[in-house]
Amino acid sequence: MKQFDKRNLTMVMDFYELTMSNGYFREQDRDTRVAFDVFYRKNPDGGGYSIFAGLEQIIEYIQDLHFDDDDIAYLREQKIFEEDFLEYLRNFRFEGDLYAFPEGTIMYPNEPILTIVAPLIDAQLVETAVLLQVNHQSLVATKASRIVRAAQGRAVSDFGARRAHNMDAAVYGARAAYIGGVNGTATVLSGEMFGIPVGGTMAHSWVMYYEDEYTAFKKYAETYPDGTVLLIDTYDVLKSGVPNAIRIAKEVLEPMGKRLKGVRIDSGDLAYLSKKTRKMLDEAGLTDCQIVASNSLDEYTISSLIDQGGRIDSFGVGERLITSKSEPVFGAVYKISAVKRDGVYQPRIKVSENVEKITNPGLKKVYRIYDETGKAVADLIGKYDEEIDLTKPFRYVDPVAPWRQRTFDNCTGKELQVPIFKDGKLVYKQPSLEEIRAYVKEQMKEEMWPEEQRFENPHVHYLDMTPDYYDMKMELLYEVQK
Ligand SMILES: Nc1ncnc2c1ncn2[C@@H]1O[C@H](COP(=O)(O)OP(=O)(O)OP(=O)(O)O)[C@@H](O)[C@H]1O
Ligand SMILES: O=P(O)(O)OC[C@H]1O[C@H](OP(=O)(O)OP(=O)(O)O)[C@H](O)[C@@H]1O
Ligand SMILES: O=C(O)c1cccnc1
Repeated sequence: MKQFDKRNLTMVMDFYELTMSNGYFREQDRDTRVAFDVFYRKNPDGGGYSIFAGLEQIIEYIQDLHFDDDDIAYLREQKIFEEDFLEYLRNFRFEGDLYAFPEGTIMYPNEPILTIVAPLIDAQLVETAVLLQVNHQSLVATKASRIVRAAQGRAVSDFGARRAHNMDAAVYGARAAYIGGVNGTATVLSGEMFGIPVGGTMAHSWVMYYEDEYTAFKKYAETYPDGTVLLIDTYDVLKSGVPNAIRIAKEVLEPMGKRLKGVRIDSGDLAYLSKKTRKMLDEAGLTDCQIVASNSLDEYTISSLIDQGGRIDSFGVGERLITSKSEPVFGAVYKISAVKRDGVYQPRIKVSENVEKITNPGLKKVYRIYDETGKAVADLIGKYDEEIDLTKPFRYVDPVAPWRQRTFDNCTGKELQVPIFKDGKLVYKQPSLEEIRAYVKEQMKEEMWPEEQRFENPHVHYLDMTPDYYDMKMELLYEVQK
């Protein structure tokens, strides 16, 4: 196995997870069971949905969670933890339950996408790592999905590693981008680790190393006659790059019985240059030669290039994908929702002036509700032990307009969270990356309304509540205010 994913990442946690855990340990509260929910409040870029990603790395983190001798020694040096707590950490293993949406599930704001029901310290210690995985990979997967949609069926490759916020962001960002729908990556380790198709073209350095563009193209074509993609913008796309590419196709590749696969344009007006390039290639009989475009692209520039009639067959997308530049923070949070006292989970709520920020209390289940055609019409939160019978009209509460009498008629429902860990044991069979990616595609095609996929003012997916759950939340809010 690669050293890269064999690091002990246990200590990737905020210090307060440890100070609180020590406090709970001292209070003899460590065996109290609690529930925490992960949810987020807003889709990036004003979008109508997000894609849940990062679960596999959360599973790996939790399975490997252990403090080694160096970690314990370092914590001892902080001089605030006593030996009995350090000894407890020395033997610590995660013993809780974890439920989550399967990776690749389309998700919406304010619903619990991942829930931990565990002894207090177990639930607290994993907060940082759980959030950072969800926040990073969901962000990039969601951005990738937007970029892929903008490309309207044209291929998109991840070119982002060099602009990523360090190694993990490059390697796991490529994984997330693949989940979101890109066709491949230039990041070799991501190909090796996850089986993502790797590929690429050439850098300007290749063209600049040789004394002239023609020689550079010729050397490349002779080495890779089956997959030559020439970078044509080093000197002048239309006066030099395209004419040299055509000469290579005729003088070098054709005698070998090969065709020129493509050209890449990486600067200038990509719409204008691609149209001119297409015309010149077609006139030379190279109608099958593809045009690749790159240079600070994202869903907005790609949409614009297509609107302008740009003749581009595929896009290489780097910095704005791997950093999700236009909206670089996903903002998922980890909030306590219940504490078990005398055998019963008591709901906990966080009140806020801002209605959106009031948390959803208690142990709960979340369902996706489908109409007769299989389209997802809403998500529904109910109490965890509630029977949801959709065989007859089912009354639900829209928390935005609770006075309205609404029912789901002729609908079916699917529980969204599945068990991942039970008492610290992995009980989930993890899908392959290809399966996760296919699941995203299928939901977008079959289940999600096109209206939710609009870039501007997308339809807001409903998050409804069962009447019992809504009443419980309202009562709790009322009690807390008293
Ligand atoms: N026709 C077009 N419509 C909209 N945006 C475009 C068009 N052509 C290129 N762009 C975008 O405009 C930006 C141009 O950026 P920039 O000025 O850095 O590129 P450049 O002029 O090619 O210079 P460089 O060689 O330094 O990359 C890029 O984000 C590119 O994707
Ligand atoms: O613009 P992005 O979306 O981030 O795509 C990746 C960029 O990385 C490369 O440029 P760079 O100047 O680093 O190297 P080069 O000499 O190969 O062009 C490539 O040519 C793209 O422009
Ligand atoms: O293969 C390419 O063309 C490539 C890869 C990474 C970054 N820029 C370009």
